Amino acid sequence: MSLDELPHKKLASSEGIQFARSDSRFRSLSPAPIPIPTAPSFRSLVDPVSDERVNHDTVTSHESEIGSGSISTVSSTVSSVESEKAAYEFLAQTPIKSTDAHLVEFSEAMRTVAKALRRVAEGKAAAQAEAEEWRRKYELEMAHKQQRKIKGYGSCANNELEKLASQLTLETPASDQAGCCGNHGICSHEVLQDESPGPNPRSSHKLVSRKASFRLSWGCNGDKNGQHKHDFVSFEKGDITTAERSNKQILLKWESSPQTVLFITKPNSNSVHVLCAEMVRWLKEHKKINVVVEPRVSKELLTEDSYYNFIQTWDDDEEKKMLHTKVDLIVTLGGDGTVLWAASLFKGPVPPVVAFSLGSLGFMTPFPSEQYRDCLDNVLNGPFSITLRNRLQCHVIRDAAKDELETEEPILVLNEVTIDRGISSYLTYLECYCDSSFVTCVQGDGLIISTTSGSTAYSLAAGGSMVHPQVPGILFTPICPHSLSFRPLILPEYVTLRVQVPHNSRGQAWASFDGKDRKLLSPGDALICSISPWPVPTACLVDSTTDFLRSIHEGLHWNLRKSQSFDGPRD
Ligand SMILES: NC(=O)c1ccc[n+]([C@@H]2O[C@H](COP(=O)([O-])OP(=O)(O)OC[C@H]3O[C@@H](n4cnc5c(N)ncnc54)[C@H](O)[C@@H]3O)[C@@H](O)[C@H]2O)c1
Ligand SMILES: Nc1ncnc2c1ncn2[C@@H]1O[C@H](COP(=O)(O)OP(=O)(O)OP(=O)(O)O)[C@@H](O)[C@H]1O
Repeated sequence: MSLDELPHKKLASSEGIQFARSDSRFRSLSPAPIPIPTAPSFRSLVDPVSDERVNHDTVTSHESEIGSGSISTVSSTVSSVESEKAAYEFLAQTPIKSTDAHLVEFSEAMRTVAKALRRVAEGKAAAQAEAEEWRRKYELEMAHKQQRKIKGYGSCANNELEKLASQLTLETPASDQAGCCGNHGICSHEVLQDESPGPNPRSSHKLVSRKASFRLSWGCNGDKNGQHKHDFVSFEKGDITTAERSNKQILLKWESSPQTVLFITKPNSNSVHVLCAEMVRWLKEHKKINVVVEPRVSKELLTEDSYYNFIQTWDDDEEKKMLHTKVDLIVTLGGDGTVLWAASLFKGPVPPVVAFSLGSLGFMTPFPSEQYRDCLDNVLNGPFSITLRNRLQCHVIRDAAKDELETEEPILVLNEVTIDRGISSYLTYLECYCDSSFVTCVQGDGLIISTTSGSTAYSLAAGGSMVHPQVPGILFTPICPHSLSFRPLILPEYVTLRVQVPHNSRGQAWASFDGKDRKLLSPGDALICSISPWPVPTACLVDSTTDFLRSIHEGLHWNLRKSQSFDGPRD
């Protein structure tokens, strides 16, 4: 039998090469005699015609063995050793080495091509997002210009422009808010009406339309003297000094009496329902306040007693959108989830929130429900401290969206937006940019982009720091990152963050907003977040800092430890 007729001779592919080699190693480790010598398979590795370097002696000895058909331990071992030697000699020769080298070169080239393709895809996504942001900036600028023009003609509103202004995220409202109510502080007419989103305020049969005005001023160390805010940085005489801190206590003082209170209550709770009915009655009888409740609560109260005929509610989304133009104060009865729910009803400005605690933790609910009369008295008379809680405005931009019109409505969150892997078993793979700078790639269970108010919620559970709610910042907290060095970050409040699911991500990701409204993010989709110009003003029981510290002590039992005993040495 000639070598070329042997069964393995056609194994000339790279797969064949690997198979033949491992076959040889396996054989050399085997203690038992091998009935059919495998050396011919090595022979088959090279072209029998062109290769001149084959060891013919070795091959001949195998040929004779096969020809005799005898299986002798000695002869097979000897021939095996010889054939193995031949094989190793053979392997050391250049054709195989060069085949290996070519394969390595080829796979490296493929990797380079894949990298280049990915960079192109990323570049395209980044350019799209950047173009999108510039367009927004341009439109915001135009909107402000138009608004200024319109105000000059004595009109306060313009539907389209207001809608635009409410959707744009990249800039905070103009700081020169000296207007109808004087030159200092912030006037509610401007915050709550002039820049309101949606259509013009219009009268509604269901809801009262007059709104109380108030003024915000910056207090000093809790001193309620109405001291005004000065420039944060002064350049006098060429020296840079920080003249005033930005996060002074903020006081709210009514300029006319509040008339309308909106109640937002936790559902499915009898104690909340009973308290709500009692508070509504008290406000009506003792304070002559108009009360607005959610449609569900309206039904419940009316079913119970026709006495509650005076309460108002809304019928449709259009009326709901106009709530901020009618409501002076929001009262929430429940836990933190109820405050989040109340905030989510307002896509633009939010009236001050007085949160009564009827939940288990109550980080944002400082008012004790048992003392509601005193608490409401104080708030309705004013002045009272508020915490201005920033919200994040989040836009989902789909890869398939051809232009801005196809992007989805922005979502405002008070706590955080979470991007996680949902039910996917793959690591989330997220590319993160801050303005136009690359931040990092998240590989892990996900990422939390949190406000400072949300710093004590999910972000805290994922290892983020607790931050006072009036610190102007955005928290960037990974969830179970698969990297030892991925520590949480806190970024300044003026940045815009973009989280992109890259095209080469193995799986999809899910975004959820204050723990609700999950949205699927497919490869190529992006989420853009920046601080919204519409914060949630929450009334403080004492002041912002005292309330925050009380919450971390009483709610989270922060750093609670038994004190060490000190009984002193014996005299
Ligand atoms: N592992 C976690 O800690 C985890 C997981 C998912 C969601 N959450 C949080 O739950 C929030 C939704 O709240 P919910 O009441 O609708 O859901 P829920 O009923 O599941 O309550 C979540 C818990 O988080 C607390 N909480 C909410 N906001 C807080 C805040 N700003 N500071 C401190 N604690 C806060 C609530 O008091 C409640 O005890 C999400 O925004 C998210 O922050 C936390
Ligand atoms: N007015 C509302 N309508 C619909 N859902 C609401 C409303 N208020 C609260 N919720 C939801 O009810 C759930 C529970 O509310 P909340 O967190 O206030 O109560 P809790 O769980 O008793 O308080 P805590 O979280 O402090 O224990 C939350 O998921 C919240 O989103």
